[in-house]
Amino acid sequence: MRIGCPKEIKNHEYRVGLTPASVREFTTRGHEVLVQSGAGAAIGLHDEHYAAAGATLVRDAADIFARADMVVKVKEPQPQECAMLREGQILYTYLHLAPDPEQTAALVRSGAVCVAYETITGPSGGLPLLAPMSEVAGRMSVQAGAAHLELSKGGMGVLLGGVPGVEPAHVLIIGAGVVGTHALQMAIGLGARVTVLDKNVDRLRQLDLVFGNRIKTLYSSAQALEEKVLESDLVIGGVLVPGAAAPKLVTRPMVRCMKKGAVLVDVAIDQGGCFETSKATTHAEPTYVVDGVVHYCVANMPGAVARTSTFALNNATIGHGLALATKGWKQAMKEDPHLKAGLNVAAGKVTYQAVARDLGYDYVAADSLL
Ligand SMILES: NC(=O)C1=CN([C@@H]2O[C@H](COP(=O)(O)OP(=O)(O)OC[C@H]3O[C@@H](n4cnc5c(N)ncnc54)[C@H](O)[C@@H]3O)[C@@H](O)[C@H]2O)C=CC1
Ligand SMILES: CC(=O)C(=O)O
Ligand SMILES: [Mg+2]
Repeated sequence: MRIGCPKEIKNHEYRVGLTPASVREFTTRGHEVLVQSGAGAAIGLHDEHYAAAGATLVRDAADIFARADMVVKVKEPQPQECAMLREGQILYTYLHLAPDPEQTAALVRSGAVCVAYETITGPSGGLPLLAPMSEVAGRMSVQAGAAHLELSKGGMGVLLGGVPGVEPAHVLIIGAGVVGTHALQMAIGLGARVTVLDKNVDRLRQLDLVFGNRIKTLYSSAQALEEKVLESDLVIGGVLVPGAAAPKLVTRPMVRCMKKGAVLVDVAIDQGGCFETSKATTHAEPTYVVDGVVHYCVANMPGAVARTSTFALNNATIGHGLALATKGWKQAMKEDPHLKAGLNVAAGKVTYQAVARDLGYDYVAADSLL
């Protein structure tokens, strides 16, 4: 198969879909790999490294989209990329379709086979191609929150860990999954007082066993949320209903009653966000203020630490990428239900139930296309 890896074009996105090591995995199995010149340059992955791994360097993204049987990316295709997709071509990347009707319509129109990293499941549960980026974003959420609590960034001027004789900040983490767990590790490491909320009491039990009384865990009822949001200095949103638009758990009236200069970090923004007042921002302009509360809603947080993120992502994506290239998408998905769970759009149909429901498409089961 001919695999193509274009340079990412989203704002301040320096990750790359394939590392030279991943290219080598494809080329040693007889596949051809096209990489856009300069795709990894910002993170020290240079054209000569790709050439040494057996890739052909190509100047324009348009050439890659025109020639590749499978396009491997990081972020959801931007409008000019959607326009270059064609019928039957495999797109293997993050998609986050539920909050993005324009992208979904473009992918449906394209007739391409669109496999979303974030809905591929794992044999022991979870979402193994989302997990590494959630680890990165969870850890970053505390760094971003701590920085924006500084007065010069619009925050209330509070140090997360306090100092001897002055109490530490209150951090509330909504969602005790991968983002939540990595956020809480950083927050307790910095000495903050941390409360974690989830609907899944088993997750809270597991965290309690590991972290004991260094954290408080709470069942995520509307009442608990409201009480905790009001006393918090930093609130981190890391909830997920796989593939679906995020539930709006923190309402505008709650935000209005929060402390002035408090900070919200909505990591779940790529699925539409879990604060009613959230709208996606970019690394160039990461925050805005509503009712005196700083909102950080960057939809590609791991792009800021693109070198770490690219290696972590490739570790998780290479296995299924090789299966798609070697077996073709239909056979690979017939053999592996976890990979099949990644199929969101194919042949002009929406094949992921939560996306079809949230955006009003007829749902067509992936099985009927294999
Ligand atoms: N902004 C960015 O750059 C990035 C965003 N993300 C996003 O972060 C979000 C979280 O991802 P993960 O931690 O990997 O998911 P996860 O599936 O590991 O954890 C999500 C948690 O949310 C909980 N949850 C669901 N509904 C809830 C509710 N009503 N109240 C409280 N908890 C609830 C679930 O029980 C689960 O424990 C996803 O939307 C993901 O796409 C991930 C990486 C980067
Ligand atoms: C998961 C995601 O949206 C990201 O890594 O950018
Ligand atoms: Mg999007």
